[in-house]
Amino acid sequence: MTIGKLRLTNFRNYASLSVDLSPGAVVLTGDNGAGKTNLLEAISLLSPGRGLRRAAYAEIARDGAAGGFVVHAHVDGPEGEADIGTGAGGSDPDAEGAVRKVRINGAPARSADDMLEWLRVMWLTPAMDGLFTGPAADRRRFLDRLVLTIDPGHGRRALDYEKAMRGRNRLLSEGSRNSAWFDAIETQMAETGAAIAAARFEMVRLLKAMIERAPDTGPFPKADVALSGVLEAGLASGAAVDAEEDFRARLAEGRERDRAAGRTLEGPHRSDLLVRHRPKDMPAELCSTGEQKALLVGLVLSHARLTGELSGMAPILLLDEIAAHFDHRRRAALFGILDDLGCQVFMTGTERELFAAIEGRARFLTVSAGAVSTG
Ligand SMILES: Nc1ncnc2c1ncn2[C@@H]1O[C@H](COP(=O)(O)OP(=O)(O)OP(=O)(O)O)[C@@H](O)[C@H]1O
Repeated sequence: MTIGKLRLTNFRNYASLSVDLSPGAVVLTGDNGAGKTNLLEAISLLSPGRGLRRAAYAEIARDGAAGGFVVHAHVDGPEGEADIGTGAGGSDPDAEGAVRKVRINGAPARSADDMLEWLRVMWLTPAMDGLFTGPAADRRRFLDRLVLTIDPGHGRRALDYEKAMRGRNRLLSEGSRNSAWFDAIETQMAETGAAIAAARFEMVRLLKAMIERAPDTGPFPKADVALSGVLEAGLASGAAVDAEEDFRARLAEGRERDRAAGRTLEGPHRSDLLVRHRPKDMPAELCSTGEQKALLVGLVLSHARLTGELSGMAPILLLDEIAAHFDHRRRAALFGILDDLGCQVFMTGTERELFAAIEGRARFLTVSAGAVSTG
């Protein structure tokens, strides 16, 4: 799948932009603050969620533009061509909320998930550099994004679980002992929670298998991936447990403990993605900064291969300031793997020389103060 044309209106430092794109590598170069990451952020909003910065929509609208922002793309997907438009912010009452309007071929989409029929977008940004050492919530979000690009129903499950858990947490913090309410909410949490754990478990299983049979990944070390969490442990044990029923029982048993804490202490909202550097047999968080970056890039590349195989759609990759992290040898390896994957990949950097190895086979765009020119 490919974005052929991108149009932005009042998107951060872009008042109005219309740019023709091409399959394969697209390189965006320009000074600091020119608008390179903003452009990647716009593309990231062509998938469900809040995009690669997780910004409030009102913050994205250019200088607080009253009409909000619009991102519009003409895409070429497995089902043919489509026009996808999305926007929010400004004076829109939903500006601060999670609601974003999406139109596909001019018709309002049922939900942002509908964009996944056309595009699967995955990204790596400098903000993810501390993924292995930072909070588990960031790794869960990363993992859920990996799942979502392969299993479009995952976003809905996560929202339903969050909603039910907020309800249970409210009861807990109020000190409620209304068993009927707890029973009803815990049934919903068990259903959605077990489905979330199963989807994550399946993702990790597929990713492990892909890493296992991947060709030599050059300077990007192979990773061992696993999950921690009460539900995941049951799935990993291989025992024939009914994860939903097991989780429902755990929630009911944990009411006193959770009431004391004022919140739900067990469930997929506490799980973690565990990553190890396989050649060194070392937890990722103990590896050097460069090794962590190489591991993360390797994971995303394996996942891109997996997405392509399973969905029939090579995903779109957004690699923000990745090239600058690597030496000449690693950059050449990265470009080679990206070529093999056949993804449309957007890469940013302040210096064009970083991409010298792909001069002639990438589209180069120069970004300057919210404008984009070719060459
Ligand atoms: N809502 C907004 N309205 C107008 N300008 C904005 C808005 N949000 C951000 N900006 C501007 O966008 C610019 C940042 O662009 P961006 O982060 O894309 O830069 P970049 O080219 O990736 O730079 P770097 O190389 O430093 O990462 C800043 O000048 C910032 O002031």
